[in-house]
Amino acid sequence: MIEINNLGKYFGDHKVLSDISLEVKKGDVFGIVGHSGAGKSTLLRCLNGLESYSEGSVRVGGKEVKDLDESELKLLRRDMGMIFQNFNLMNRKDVYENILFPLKVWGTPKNEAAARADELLELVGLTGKKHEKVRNLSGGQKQRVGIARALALNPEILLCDEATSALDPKTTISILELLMDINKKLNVTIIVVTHQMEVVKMICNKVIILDGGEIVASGETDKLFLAPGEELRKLITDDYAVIPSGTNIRLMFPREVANDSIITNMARDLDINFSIVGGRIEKYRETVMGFLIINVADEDVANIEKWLGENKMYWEVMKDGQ
Ligand SMILES: Nc1ncnc2c1ncn2[C@@H]1O[C@H](COP(=O)(O)OP(=O)(O)OP(=O)(O)O)[C@@H](O)[C@H]1O
Repeated sequence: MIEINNLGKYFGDHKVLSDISLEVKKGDVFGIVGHSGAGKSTLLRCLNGLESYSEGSVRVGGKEVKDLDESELKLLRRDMGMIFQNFNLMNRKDVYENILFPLKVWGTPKNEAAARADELLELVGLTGKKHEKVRNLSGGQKQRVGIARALALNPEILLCDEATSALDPKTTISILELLMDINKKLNVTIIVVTHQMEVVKMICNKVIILDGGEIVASGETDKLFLAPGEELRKLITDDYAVIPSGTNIRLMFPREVANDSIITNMARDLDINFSIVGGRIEKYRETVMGFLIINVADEDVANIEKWLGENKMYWEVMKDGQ
């Protein structure tokens, strides 16, 4: 659906994207994460032809984006809805008019457009707000209007540029649930640009991490978090905090065992004592993953590692608090 190979992009002499290669398949929720200035928005804009590029290839639906003429670009953008951090809505118009706007631009017959707008209002849960002015809505409601408008022309792809960054945590979750719902019900492929790791964990099945315009990590989200490399660790702040004396082992539970009482089994099988010094359960889309830091006696470490290996666990022995 989207194939990028060795993409390079300059602003003047400044190379802002370097050797980017990735593939997004139909139905993916694909995350692009990284710190400010990493090149996330520029990459997104290369996808819909808002930015040119001088190296490599960006193919969407089999077509090279830089080779498209104006009318082909219009069609490409019709097929890619987009939502933004600051919503980009017409604040003095009502919800209905905002959703109708793209349908009008594309000359959709009036009855058809009205029916489509009603359908979208229902999808995003705003039927009761149809004639409310956008300026009177909450941030979450505004983003729902943004999503409805972005979906008006039945796009195959939805681009989300920091779509939840301006929202509080509870509203963020409700918007992410809506995006998941849309992904599942309508099979819309979603590309999510964000600096919020929680967003990636909750909805993305695949992710790339950008740093200085380069991909420094990529893969399936749960696998990447299960054994985070150095680059991902820099973006995760709180997993490695609790370290008393003794040997600490950080356990990562893969999906097959996350719901089992693995720790109780280990204690029973090995007849050892240990203390749990940190951990939590996290949900990645439908997958539940567990992280646990246990503190063990030095002489038990070898046995524990052997047992963990036999039981298909992922773990690392933490040294000097890291
Ligand atoms: N139009 C432009 N002209 C010149 N430089 C630009 C332009 N747009 C972006 N840049 C530069 O390109 C680099 C990548 O910017 P980009 O906005 O893609 O990063 P980002 O990861 O999306 O950051 P943020 O999260 O802050 O939006 C930055 O160094 C930025 O200053």
